[in-house]
Amino acid sequence: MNVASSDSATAGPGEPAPEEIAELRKEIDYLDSEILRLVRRRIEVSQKVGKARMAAGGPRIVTNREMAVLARYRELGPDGRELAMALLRLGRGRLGGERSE
Ligand SMILES: C=C(O[C@@H]1C=C(C(=O)O)C=C[C@H]1O)C(=O)O
Repeated sequence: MNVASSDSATAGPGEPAPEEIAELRKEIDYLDSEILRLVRRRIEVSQKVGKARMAAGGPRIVTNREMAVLARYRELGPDGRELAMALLRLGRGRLGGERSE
């Protein structure tokens, strides 16, 4: 049964009732806003560290740190890897020589 298109249907055992669905969707919206806030902060912090390191003559990328980030998201499987890669790319921004396409 598709809860998204049958709000008037009776919820089965263990399934959230329509009013619970509305509450759960509010929670999803809240979680997305928090995730975005945290991702924006992560970008800020990552760029700050990157700029300081490069200003001191250090490398653009620190491979062992990036490997540790990838390992952290491994529990989410291949999508976790993509998520970690996207976070690393976002942190590099223009520092990473990313093209604006
Ligand atoms: C933030 C840093 O700079 C870069 C960005 C990283 C990140 O976003 O997690 C990790 C390693 C570095 O390539 C760092 O060196 O810790």
